[in-house]
Amino acid sequence: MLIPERHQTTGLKRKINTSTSTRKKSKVQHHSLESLPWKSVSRPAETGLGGDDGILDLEEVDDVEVVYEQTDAGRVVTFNVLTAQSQDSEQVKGPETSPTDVDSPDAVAADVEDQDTLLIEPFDSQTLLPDWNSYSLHPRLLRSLHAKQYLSPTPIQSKALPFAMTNRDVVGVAETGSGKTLAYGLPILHYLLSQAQPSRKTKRRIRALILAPTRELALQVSSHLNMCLHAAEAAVKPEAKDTAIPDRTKSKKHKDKGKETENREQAESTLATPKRPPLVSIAAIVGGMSTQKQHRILDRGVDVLVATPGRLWDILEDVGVMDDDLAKQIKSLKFLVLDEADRMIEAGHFAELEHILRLTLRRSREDEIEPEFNDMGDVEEDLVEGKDDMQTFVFSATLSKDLQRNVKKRTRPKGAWNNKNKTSSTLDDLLLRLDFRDPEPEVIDISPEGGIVSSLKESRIECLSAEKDVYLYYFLLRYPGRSLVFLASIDGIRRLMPLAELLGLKAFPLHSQLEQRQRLKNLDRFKSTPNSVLLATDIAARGLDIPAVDHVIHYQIPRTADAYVHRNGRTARAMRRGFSMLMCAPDERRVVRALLGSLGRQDTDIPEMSIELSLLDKLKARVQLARKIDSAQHKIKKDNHERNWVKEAAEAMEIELDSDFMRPVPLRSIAGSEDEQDRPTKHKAKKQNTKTAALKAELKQLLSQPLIAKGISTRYITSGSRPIVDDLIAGEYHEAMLGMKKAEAGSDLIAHKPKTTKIKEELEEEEWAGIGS
Ligand SMILES: Nc1ncnc2c1ncn2[C@@H]1O[C@H](COP(=O)(O)OP(=O)(O)OP(=O)(O)O)[C@@H](O)[C@H]1O
Repeated sequence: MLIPERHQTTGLKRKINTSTSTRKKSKVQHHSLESLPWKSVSRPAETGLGGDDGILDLEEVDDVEVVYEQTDAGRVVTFNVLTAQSQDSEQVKGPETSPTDVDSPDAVAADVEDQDTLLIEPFDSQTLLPDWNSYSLHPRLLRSLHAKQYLSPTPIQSKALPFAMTNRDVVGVAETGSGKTLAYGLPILHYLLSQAQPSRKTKRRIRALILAPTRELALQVSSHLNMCLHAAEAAVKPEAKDTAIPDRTKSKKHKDKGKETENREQAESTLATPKRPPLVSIAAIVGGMSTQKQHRILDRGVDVLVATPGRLWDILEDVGVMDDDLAKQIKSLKFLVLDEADRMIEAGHFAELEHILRLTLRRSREDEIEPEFNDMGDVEEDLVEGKDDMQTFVFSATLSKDLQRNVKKRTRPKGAWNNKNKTSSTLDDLLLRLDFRDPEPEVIDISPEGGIVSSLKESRIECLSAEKDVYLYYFLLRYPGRSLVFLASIDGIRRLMPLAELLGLKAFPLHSQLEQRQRLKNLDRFKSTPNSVLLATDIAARGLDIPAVDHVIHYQIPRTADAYVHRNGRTARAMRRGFSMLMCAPDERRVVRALLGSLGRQDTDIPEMSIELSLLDKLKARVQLARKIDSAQHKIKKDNHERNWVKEAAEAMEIELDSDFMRPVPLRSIAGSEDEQDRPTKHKAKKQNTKTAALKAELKQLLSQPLIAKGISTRYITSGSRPIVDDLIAGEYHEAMLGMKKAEAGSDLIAHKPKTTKIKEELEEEEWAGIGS
């Protein structure tokens, strides 16, 4: 029997599988749902729970007996967790005993049993992965790398691993999408796997803390590291899986009943084999997650915690009281990682980050701090001081050269923590406050000149701000693919979304005012929809590893040179090709120049895109119509909202509204004899609706018309100034734009021609006009 339950606050869905098995079981009574051994459920697409259900996570618990008791205090419900008696008694005692659950949405446990299988299966890493051989990685990791076909380390991985694997601190700077996560992740997992205690009896302590600036990045990092533990199992055990979960459709066809029973018994015994705690558990704690869930993660114990500084600090200092146990765990870390460190300062996490980092200081450094500044709340006197062997990894695609030099030279001012400006505001300050244990942290900078990845093609379009919608629409139609469009504000996204919808584009928004699960859902939809558009603010600029983003479009220019580099980094990842387009209005040109200047480049280094102007005009008509519809719809919504508000307010105050307010439309008003202004609201609304419907029909008609470039004859395909017959035969014709060849965005660029002085002067004037306007 299944008892489904929905946790509204968390977007978490759970089901309790009550036991029907006749095996001899022992019972452990639980009084709260929270203490049950929940485990995350994978949601394959075929179950219909593939993520489009708006649920952040799905959890289930097996073998639970739900008992209702009538007591003096009323009806009480308790839960008996049934456990096979043969099972290791450790399994039912506490947090560690829960089967394979690491309580992360994507957490997949690497249990001891799998570990055994993995080690028994022959795997010749010398032959299969010669390029990874010199790092002596744990066999489980090697298998995963092979399963993922990561046949050789990326440059940042091959440079960082020798240091990171030998207790050194590493500051790594490498281009976007170059595999930095595994550059620090592999050494951590290697260490933890090598130290793993299969029959541990105590709660695990956090040994690696990875801080990331955004929720999405934190979840992605935890998922990426979990993949590293899990990929090997998937590759090694397909037959084992077949046995464990018998395919009922296949067994129906099975003629030999005896054989089927044997198979099933074998499978059941495999299923009944007790699952043991994971060797290494990785979990993420981010904003938007329910407090119960994050407490459960921490109560159970986790080896690798990936967190956003804001949320971690919230938990550490819940209602002003320090969580001593968690603080102690952070004080005894073996690994501290700052991923996208520079972004963490931009994201306004500086204070929280600073507080967390302070916990990782060694006593010798702590003593340098003024007593009042050292007051971290109710921290016990006997706190474990920051461990001497902690390794620190700082990774980003953009870290200033000055900063790298400072870290290398250790020119940290003595008593940096005692700075009277207690909250410093730059990354330099932050890094100088890190207590690297390594006297000389290894700084590896292999970022490309100007921050631009070699497999990326850049371009720009110069147009007026008001024309950006049309140019964007042109681009999206002309170059189908997955396009990530960056805007400077949430309002901009809210304005573009309905336009995109009306024009038939598959667009999804991503910004900080969306609920967490909505953000993840939109990301998932973008990932799984070919030819889709993600309209995003800069929360999507850093670290997100969305596979196959074909184009990055800077609809509004980035605020900083780093933002330009990181936004571009969402495409052209892992040596794939990518394309970026900067839309630059006259009043933005100056900023763009300065921005590129700080990367040692000129705006003229970026070629312009060629545009088929005859098509652009046709698209203009569509966009204008869509805007009209949008503003009409907006007006209807606004009127309805106001009417409802007045109605609700009147009801609340028990006032009767004037009957005209909701009066049915009188005939004479329909006939048009009444003054427009005096007509009842309902009639106005009806009129607006009709107008909008007419506009929509007009747009529908426009959208259905083929877009034909100038000089194309559709009647005589061999004639016209641009005969299209050859393209049609070769199958190279553009499906949405007749007369255009199918092409990649990067193939339509115009090489820069130096401008004559006269044109230059005109442009300068236009710029100033732009600023004025
Ligand atoms: N050795 C490898 N071989 C092939 N692909 C790899 C390897 N290591 C990582 N990858 C893949 O490269 C992609 C980018 O990795 P990752 O997200 O770690 O990049 P990053 O450098 O952190 O990027 P960003 O700076 O944008 O955060 C991922 O999809 C990852 O799976």
